[in-house]
Amino acid sequence: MAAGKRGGYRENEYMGCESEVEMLKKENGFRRGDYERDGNGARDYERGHLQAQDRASLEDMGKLRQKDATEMNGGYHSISSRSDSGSSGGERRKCEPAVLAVDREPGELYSDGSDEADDSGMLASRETDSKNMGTSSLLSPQQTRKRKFSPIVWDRDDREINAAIKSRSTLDTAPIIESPELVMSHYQSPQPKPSNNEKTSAPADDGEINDTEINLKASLSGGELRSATAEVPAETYSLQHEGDQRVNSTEMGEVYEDDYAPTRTIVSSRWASDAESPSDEGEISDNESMPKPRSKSCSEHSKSISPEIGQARQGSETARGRSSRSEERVRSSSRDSYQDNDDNNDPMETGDDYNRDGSSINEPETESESEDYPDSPILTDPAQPPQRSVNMLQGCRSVDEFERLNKIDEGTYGVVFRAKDKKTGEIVALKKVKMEKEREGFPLTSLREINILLSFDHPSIVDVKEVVVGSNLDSIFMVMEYMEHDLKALMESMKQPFSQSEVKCLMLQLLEGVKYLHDNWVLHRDLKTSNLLLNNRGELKICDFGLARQYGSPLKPYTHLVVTLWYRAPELLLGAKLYSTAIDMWSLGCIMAELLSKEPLFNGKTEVEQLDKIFRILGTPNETIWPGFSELPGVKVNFVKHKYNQLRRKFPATSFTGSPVLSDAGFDLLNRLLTYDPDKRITAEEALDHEWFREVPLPKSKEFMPTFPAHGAQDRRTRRVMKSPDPLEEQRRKELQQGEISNGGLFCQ
Ligand SMILES: Nc1ncnc2c1ncn2[C@@H]1O[C@H](COP(=O)(O)OP(=O)(O)OP(=O)(O)O)[C@@H](O)[C@H]1O
Repeated sequence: MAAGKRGGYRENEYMGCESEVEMLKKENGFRRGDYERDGNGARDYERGHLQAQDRASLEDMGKLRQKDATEMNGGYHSISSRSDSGSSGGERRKCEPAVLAVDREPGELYSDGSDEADDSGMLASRETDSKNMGTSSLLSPQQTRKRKFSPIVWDRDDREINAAIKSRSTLDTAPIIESPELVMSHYQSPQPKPSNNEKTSAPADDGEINDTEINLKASLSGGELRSATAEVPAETYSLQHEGDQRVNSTEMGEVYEDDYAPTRTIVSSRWASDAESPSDEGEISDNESMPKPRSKSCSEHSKSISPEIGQARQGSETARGRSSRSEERVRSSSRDSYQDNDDNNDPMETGDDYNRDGSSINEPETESESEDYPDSPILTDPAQPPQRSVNMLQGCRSVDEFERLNKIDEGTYGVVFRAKDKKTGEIVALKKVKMEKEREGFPLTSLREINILLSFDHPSIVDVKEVVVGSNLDSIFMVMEYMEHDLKALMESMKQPFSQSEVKCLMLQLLEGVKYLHDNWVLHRDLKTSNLLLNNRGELKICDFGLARQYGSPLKPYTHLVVTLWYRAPELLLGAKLYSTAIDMWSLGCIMAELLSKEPLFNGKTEVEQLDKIFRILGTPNETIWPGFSELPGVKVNFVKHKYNQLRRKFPATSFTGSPVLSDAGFDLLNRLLTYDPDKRITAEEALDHEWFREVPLPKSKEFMPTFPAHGAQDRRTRRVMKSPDPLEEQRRKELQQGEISNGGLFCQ
């Protein structure tokens, strides 16, 4: 599964000396069609695809489709976390006895693993035979963390949509169903995990979908979802795709999974509003199924979900064994604090009591919004409350049960608050899903994020405890563990960059989290320092899964407009649609460099400038060092040929000028992460086993990581001096870029 690690930097160092490559391509610039199709940016672009799913989901009275995390995610083994650490030290990786204790920085691991390293969990305490063991077979079943359960409804087939539409008027006025039936469908077929080297062509253009559909039915009765097992033949489900037009063929004959366009008419949601959204109305991406998330009740009762279900499986092979289909009835409870629809006293919504900073945090979402869709053939009385969401969310607690303390940050698709659980006093982070831009329903990005985060359970991935709803039941909050910092804001407040041993500690945790994602067939697609949270226990956690998505084998084309510009891999910048885990690894290279230097490595303002900055530092790639480079859609101009890799100058082995020092091993890892050819780029698993983590200075133990004052009451974003461009912001420059590229732009000699 892993990409070959043939190394990249040596090639990079001497790149450009080899053969001249024909750079002028058949295509003219980044194809206009691509940008137009991408509309308002990756998130908006992707969001549209799920809106229909969401509509379908929300409209489905009492039917929740759920996915089986066992099938989708099963088999992951994390390196023992802090909570796991007491179980079996022998199963943790231990350091090789390579250094004297005297060489340690405070908090570093002893090479014999005799001190805090034992409890460091994610740190690079490795057994000498860890290479043989790999990184994913270290936990006993008892140590393996349980998966969580997602309440989110993902996909539905036409018939169910139509049925829901037909019965809509009845359903809208129907009482809340006491025993909803959970139905899950549209799973991807079990697939072997592709390696980075496995570049498969796009699916055949016959519209064949690799998904199977699995209906999991669990009857909710007496407040419990009882599980059972049922094998469901894949053929059954593939039949249900008949009639689905789920892919669009482009003029190039390519098929993009992200572009599925439904033929069906989709009911508008009550949030349907403006005409700003791209014309993706009715789009349904049946492939938007997440990698086997299990359901998790969104209520606090979800925490009482039977622990015997949702166990992560052992061994990578098992992890990939996604073919098992089971029907599970999970324990749940009906919501006992259900909020009446007429309630309009949500302090999070109004901000009356909570907007201590005086900021307006919400735009009221009124019932009259649905009046914006007088032509909707489906909408019923616009004054009707969002009954469908009521049904989906009826198990959720109300956000009223939290006291808002302050706004932490406001991102593109969510506002994050620090809040306190009134019952327990626990400080949490509440991410409110922004709805105001949605005209078709619940945002795709948010559904994906909720689904992934509820189904994943890993010490390096931010924990979403539950989902709560606003009093109007049309706003949703993710309740997350509160993390004092994000690395972006933190570094901006630091006078000195992290030390090497601290960077190692952070990178190990980051790599573990990314390995977990990739092992579970998920690409994050927006790894950057502001999406890496750090608490004052030295724990790093990945957040913001709004752009994350499942991938599979064979690879399918997705939009290349993902990943914040500074962290975006060259293949994406050059328009590649078939991409895989390597894009996340490139981001990790950028992050590693930023952690070492406290400055972003490539801080371009446009895609063209971004490429230029990369080429200036790493050398201009060519067909020799990156086979297939010349065929990429964006490679159509004569790039300025920078012959040498200058990265070492930025990170010398020794420095008297204040440049961040990096050992040869560290430089090797950085180069492997920043290798041009995605097939040669190092994988998370390989990186975890890199020599850099075993040499002095050893990774600092989490317990000895420096602590920083938590600016809990401050909005992090306003404190940020520099902010990397968001993919959305790039859209505004698209037209200019088009002209730049077609004219040769910065790359013309
Ligand atoms: N669990 C958490 N604890 C503390 N702070 C958090 C938490 N989750 C997110 N944040 C803060 O909120 C910021 C925005 O969160 P997030 O990235 O999830 O939202 P977003 O709307 O997707 O943002 P963006 O537009 O940057 O992608 C983060 O950079 C971080 O500073």
